[in-house]
Amino acid sequence: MFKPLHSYNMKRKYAATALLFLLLLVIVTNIYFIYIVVDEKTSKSNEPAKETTVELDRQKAQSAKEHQNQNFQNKDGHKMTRKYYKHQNASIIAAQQILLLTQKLPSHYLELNEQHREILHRIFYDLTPSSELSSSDVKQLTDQWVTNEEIVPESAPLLGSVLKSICNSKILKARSGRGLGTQLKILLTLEGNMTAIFKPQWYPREQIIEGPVYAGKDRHNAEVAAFHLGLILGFRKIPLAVGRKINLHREVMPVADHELLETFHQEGNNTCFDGICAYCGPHDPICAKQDILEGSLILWLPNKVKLRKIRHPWQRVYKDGKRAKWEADEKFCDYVKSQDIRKIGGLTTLLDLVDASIFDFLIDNGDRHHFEIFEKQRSTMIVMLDNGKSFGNPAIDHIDILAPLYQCCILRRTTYERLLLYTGGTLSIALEKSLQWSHISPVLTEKHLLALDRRLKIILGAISLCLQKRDENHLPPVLL
Ligand SMILES: Nc1ncnc2c1ncn2[C@@H]1O[C@H](COP(=O)(O)OP(=O)(O)OP(=O)(O)O)[C@@H](O)[C@H]1O
Ligand SMILES: [Mn+2]
Repeated sequence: MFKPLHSYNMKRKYAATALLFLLLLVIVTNIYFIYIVVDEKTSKSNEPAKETTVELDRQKAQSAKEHQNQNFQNKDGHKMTRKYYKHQNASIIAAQQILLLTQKLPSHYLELNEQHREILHRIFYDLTPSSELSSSDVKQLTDQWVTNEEIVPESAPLLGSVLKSICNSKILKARSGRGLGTQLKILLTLEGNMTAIFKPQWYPREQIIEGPVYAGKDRHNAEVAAFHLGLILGFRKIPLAVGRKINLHREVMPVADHELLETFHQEGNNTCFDGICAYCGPHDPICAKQDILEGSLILWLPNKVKLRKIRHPWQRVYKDGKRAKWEADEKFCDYVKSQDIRKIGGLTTLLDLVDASIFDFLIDNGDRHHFEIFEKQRSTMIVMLDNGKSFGNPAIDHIDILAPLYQCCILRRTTYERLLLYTGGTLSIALEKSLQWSHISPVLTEKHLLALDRRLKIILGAISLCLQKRDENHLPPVLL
């Protein structure tokens, strides 16, 4: 018996609908996570993102509204509710769009720009030690340098001499950095009434820090590299940082206070100490090679400056499987504009946060949970303090660090122009050269240096995305 023709047609229709449904399901469940693992063999010529493979974290790009509340008590004992979001669709979609545009950058974003030579020449001139300075001169000069707009001026011919002097100055007192952040550090008083933080070396240069962007301990060399990169890019809002090898037995123990000294002990031939901090303890001492411990010295800001700590609007939630609002909501910048930022410096603060996000993306610092500004002064400048969690993994680009840039789509023209000076692979060369003066040179491995050139292209991809979006939607300009 033949079945009637319409019954066949019906079956075909059902089959086609089922197939379509299956196809849709596959597409929806294949939205990719943002970690970009780059082929470690990236060549010196630094081919654009061709070699970039995108590693997927299977997540559905679901509604940004999906969240859960968690109640907690803040430091003052007030009951607070924080919303955690399950998905990070805004970050994922933006990262995909940015990567696409990074592969199609216009030629002036890729070619070498000769104009960088002039600026670098001046910076290298400043970095060259020229005269012997007394410690009190150094203190006076570095205090004078700090204004409401910067920590080191664009022209600082004595910078190299100052850095050298900080490296050589005598340590008069050593205290635990108790109450100063969570990581192990020593607070040093140097001759000339200078104060500096000492962050010790935990890792060899080539060690890759695996895990989330904020994983691991502080990297002492990251502080030094960040300071130098700040000079090159015109972000002169970073406290002076130098590498220094310290003899614990001779230079620290005799001047350490009781509390710090009690945490010192010997492990074989090596002098070790536990320090005093949130994560410090006998389970995790830091050990010198015999008596010599490498670290970075970060010069304390002048006494006239008091810092005010403010929660970063694009702060991470530091909890597995939980996301912040900014990761879920592509319109998060509108929220920031209407809330937090107005109480500080408005647009200036937003532009500072965008600058900081560009800088942090380059150095791979995903741990800027707070930012600090000068209190009781009319300045709203964001001080780029604490760059220790940077340069962890040269093979990964955490594009979501750029969220302030691609969500607000505004950028200082001066920052844009500075970035364009270092296209064509010159950023890595510039930083490598400027770090040659460091006392702990080589400060960064070649892989970390090359990552800068790759990340610069991704920043230009993000800027391209903003320019494109603004054009399409007839919005105000990106560059301010
Ligand atoms: N150069 C400096 N001048 C003035 N204050 C400083 C300086 N460096 C650090 N501080 C103060 O000490 C605090 C802790 O320093 P830092 O952020 O480097 O430590 P941390 O252990 O990494 O902190 P966290 O665990 O919060 O990330 C800063 O928030 C700042 O208030
Ligand atoms: Mn920190």
